[in-house]
Amino acid sequence: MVEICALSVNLNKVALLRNQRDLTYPSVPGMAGIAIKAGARGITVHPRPDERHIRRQDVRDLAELLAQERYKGIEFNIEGYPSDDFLALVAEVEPDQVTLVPDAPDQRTSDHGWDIPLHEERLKRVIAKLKRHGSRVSLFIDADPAMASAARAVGADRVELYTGPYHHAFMEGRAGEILPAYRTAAEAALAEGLGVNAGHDLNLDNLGGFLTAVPGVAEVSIGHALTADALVMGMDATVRAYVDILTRSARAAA
Ligand SMILES: CC(=O)[C@@H](O)[C@H](O)COP(=O)(O)O
Ligand SMILES: NCC(=O)COP(=O)(O)O
Repeated sequence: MVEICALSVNLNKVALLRNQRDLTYPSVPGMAGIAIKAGARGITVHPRPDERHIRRQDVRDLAELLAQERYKGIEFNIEGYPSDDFLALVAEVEPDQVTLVPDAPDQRTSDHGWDIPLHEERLKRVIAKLKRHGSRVSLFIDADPAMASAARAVGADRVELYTGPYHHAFMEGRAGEILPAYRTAAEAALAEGLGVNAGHDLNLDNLGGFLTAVPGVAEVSIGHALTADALVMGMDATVRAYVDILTRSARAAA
């Protein structure tokens, strides 16, 4: 059976648009429902301390939605820096996956992976607690095989490869120069028994090339470009377009 990489739709930018008025639309849970019906196998949110987009209540509302029997098997992935507030929110909803990201509170967006050895003891403690509460734990890392090995040592289940640099190289016609590093990092993670996720600035143009070059990616989380595409094509057609790429990539690799 062909393993198709799962699409987890990041709803940060739906929430960002909603927050511009004291209104309830575009609806975060509503967009989640459309995305899932169109073939998304997960929903991702990244609640930031300033609640610039995803609010704490969005996390609670999505957890309640995805607990419904009709969404059995759809994964909830919460990303963020392991602050006390973030960990308290995660403990409330106990998502399927927590992706720990080394972002400062005022960071405009995520733009680097963990230096795991520098934070080894704290990551070990946090990861052990999250796993005790039943969440799979993924660490956001750069395309560095050493970080893949370090992730195993602190108890992570997966790594998420930060694909921002891939996007920029792709835009400059240099994808071939950078993809070997992602392949090596993915292979190192798989050799450690870790799952491999990927995300940040993936889009309809660069996704296929990444999956062709990098083996064993279990999940891609995509939000910014996907939301922009949905403004043009609608959420249903957009998710179907991304899922089609994932399906074609899996069949080509089989
Ligand atoms: C970790 C990562 O690359 C994304 O998950 C992150 O959610 C992007 O955050 P913004 O949507 O706030 O840019
Ligand atoms: N982890 C990546 C993610 O959830 C979405 O990143 P982006 O597609 O908004 O850049």
